[in-house]
Amino acid sequence: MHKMAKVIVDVPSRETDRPFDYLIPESMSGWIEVGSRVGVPFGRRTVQGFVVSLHDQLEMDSSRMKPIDELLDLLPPLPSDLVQLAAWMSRKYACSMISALQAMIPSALKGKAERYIHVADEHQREEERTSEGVLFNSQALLGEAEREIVAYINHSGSVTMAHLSARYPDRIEVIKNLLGQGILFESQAIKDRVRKKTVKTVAAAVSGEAAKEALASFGGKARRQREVLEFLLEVGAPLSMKEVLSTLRVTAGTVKSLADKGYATIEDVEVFRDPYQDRHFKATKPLERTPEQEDVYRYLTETLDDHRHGVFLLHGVTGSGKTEVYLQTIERCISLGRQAIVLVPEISLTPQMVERFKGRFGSKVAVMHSRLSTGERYDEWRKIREGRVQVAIGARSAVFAPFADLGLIVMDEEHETSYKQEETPKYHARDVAVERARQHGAAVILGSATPSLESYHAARSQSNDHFAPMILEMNQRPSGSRLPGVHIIDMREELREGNRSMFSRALHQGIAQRIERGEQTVLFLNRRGYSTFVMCRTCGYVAGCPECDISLTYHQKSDNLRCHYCGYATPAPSVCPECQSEHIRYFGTGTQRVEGELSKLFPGIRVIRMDVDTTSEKGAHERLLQAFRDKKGDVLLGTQMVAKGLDFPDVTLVGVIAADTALNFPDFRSAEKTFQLLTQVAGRAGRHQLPGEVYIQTYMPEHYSIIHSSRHDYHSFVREELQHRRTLHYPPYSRLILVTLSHEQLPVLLRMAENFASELRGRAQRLGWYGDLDRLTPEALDILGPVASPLPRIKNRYRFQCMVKYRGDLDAVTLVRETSAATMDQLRDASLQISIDVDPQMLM
Ligand SMILES: Nc1ncnc2c1ncn2[C@@H]1O[C@H](COP(=O)(O)OP(=O)(O)OP(=O)(O)O)[C@@H](O)[C@H]1O
Ligand SMILES: [Zn+2]
Ligand SMILES: [Zn+2]
Repeated sequence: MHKMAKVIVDVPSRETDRPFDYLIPESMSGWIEVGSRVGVPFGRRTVQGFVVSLHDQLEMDSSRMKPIDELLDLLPPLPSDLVQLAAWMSRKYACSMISALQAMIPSALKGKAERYIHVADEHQREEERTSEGVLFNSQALLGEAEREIVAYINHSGSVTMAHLSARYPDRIEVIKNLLGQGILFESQAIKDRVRKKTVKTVAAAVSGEAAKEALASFGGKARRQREVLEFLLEVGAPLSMKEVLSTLRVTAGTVKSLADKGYATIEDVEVFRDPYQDRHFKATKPLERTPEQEDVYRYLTETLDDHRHGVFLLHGVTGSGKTEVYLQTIERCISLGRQAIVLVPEISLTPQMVERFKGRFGSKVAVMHSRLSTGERYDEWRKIREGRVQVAIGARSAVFAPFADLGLIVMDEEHETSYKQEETPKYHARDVAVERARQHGAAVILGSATPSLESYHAARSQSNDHFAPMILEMNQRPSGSRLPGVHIIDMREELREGNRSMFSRALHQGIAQRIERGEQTVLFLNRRGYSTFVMCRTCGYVAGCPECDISLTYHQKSDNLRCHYCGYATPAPSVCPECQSEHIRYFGTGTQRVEGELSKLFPGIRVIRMDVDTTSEKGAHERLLQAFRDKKGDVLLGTQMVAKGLDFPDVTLVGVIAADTALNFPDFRSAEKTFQLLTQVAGRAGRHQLPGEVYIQTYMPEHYSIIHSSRHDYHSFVREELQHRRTLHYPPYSRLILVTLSHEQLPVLLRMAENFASELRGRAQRLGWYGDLDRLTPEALDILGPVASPLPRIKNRYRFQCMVKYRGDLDAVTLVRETSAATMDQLRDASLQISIDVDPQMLM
């Protein structure tokens, strides 16, 4: 018998980031498990928590311990392997246990304490004893208003304070009075944000002889009840109340009378909200594998069949049939009685993608993405937890899908930076996927046409401490179509020849040709570097956020300026606030400018524009793509959104307006990102019968990322890029930890940041770790900074950062975590915040 549980409580602070001990009441002892969600008293509140371990022995005197208040679910929301995974995340990413646990459950289960009102026991008993409408012995002292309230609560069992005050808005004083006298009392309990959805069902409660007797017993007056019973007997299965009422045109009262006589039962049955219930997915069958696919498939299924843990890096050129391999491997996994998770970047979780999985696996698939309502997401999650589906497809957080016997995790486009969560817990879904697969003895497929340097290097050198995948390659397209021809266009040359347009002559001609032939063009604009600020052409004033040191972005739809970091918004000015000049220009979003230019150059051209502005409405993304597929557009123009996963037969031209905008970004990964993006975009052309062409416009035509991507030459790019990384000691030749300190006052922050950095250096020195990465030792650690962050002020808080760069088997995360805790303890400044980002993707 378990007597005590250790519970992680939902109180986000450094001091509470440890398990607390609670007694397990006898009534719960058979039900509580590791991973159970409970309501526990904490200080003077009731808070939600998760059980992380169970114990038969008490560690202290039971009189000093409090019991668990309530058990919130019959089936624990977290299987115990996820609780272990949370502990792993907390160590690896220096995050609190509660933040890791919360990341694993749907937001519907982030319950908050609610105040409930009850009638005190002794007053309830009094009612039972007399049962003549006399409520309790002290009733003589109560007025009618009081009696009514007490009777109401007694009738409902308990009600929330919010409910009560809404029902009796003018009797708050009366309620307070009853509470003061102890006739009513208050308790707290956790209330979920979303309820399970139920429908009322009706079924016959009699059969055989009893049914005949029942039918005979109805006189002429109860003719309707008789009809209902006949109908229920005929169907022989529970029906929804709605259906009974509409088919027989009877009232709910009729059905209820039937139930009151004991001839029928009415029940609330749980149902699942299904976001795809109105959609029909055309069923597909596995395609016959190409020889390349066959090789890959064999490796994968051997691992699956042996129930082994294995990580595979599937490097396949665009259109080489990676998705088909995923589908067939998943099928094998399911046939072995295990489950599979498919991770895709949020941006490519398009209806097309969902269709491919639903088409193959039908109702075995749960889909989890951010455009679902909280209730829908909760229900998709429950299908997974209750074992009703075998496949989960979703963005980053789907890596936590609570399957019992996970056999396979697929991560498509594994190089995508969106797999790293930028908020706490700052985890990378790739590392979490590998760890989960290790727990389950499962296989992992990391798929990409342009694998990240981290994964590729780990596979080649087999030196990564966390994972060392096996590389599987696919270089052919099953359709037999060739990779498109890519032309690099030097925009400096265009300018020299007198072309000031944003379109080169070649791209211009290419678009004209496609319009003529009735083929389609995809135009891609890298949004990074094209942000839309407002500038005064007279004095050079740029509108900036008053709280964050960055320029505001113009939004045409709402005609206002917004800060992308803090949400600050202000109407767009018509005159310059500095010099009163009217020459203040809004540079519309990059895509809007291109659209304008296109219609000037090609009168009558049909442009479908896809960017943040045109896809913010629900379903807009889907509508635009469908319109393009139906050939209602000559050109699909967009940002990152058009780069991924799209497959249109008539697209024969892809144009990249400015390839190098990302190259100027102060980020050591900018060459890698540019290469990946160009390769992805180019992969959209000529995927079917018609051959494709790609034009890449650039001001840096000699840059290696552009040259190699134009030749579809991943390996040469990687070779060159790895050399740079090695020289500068960047990942994968080192690991990084970014520590950001923020505070409202700049001078205070400066002092604290210095303080932190020197404490960190001192500790590293004492461990003998600190030094220069240029020294040829297998282990080394260096600390850069503190310096002002690239975004030096956000939401009125100043920001300074330190970068820890290290290699070898050092536990630098613990070092940073302990130093940060020590600094907080020592400085005791409520305004100071220290955030730790392990393996950062964004260096802002
Ligand atoms: N074995 C096969 N036989 C015939 N056609 C195939 C086969 N495998 C895949 N295809 C087809 O080839 C095309 C590309 O396949 P798929 O989308 O799976 O490639 P991918 O590598 O995932 O592409 P991307 O890199 O663009 O995501 C699709 O139209 C698909 O139906
Ligand atoms: Zn001005
Ligand atoms: Zn701001």
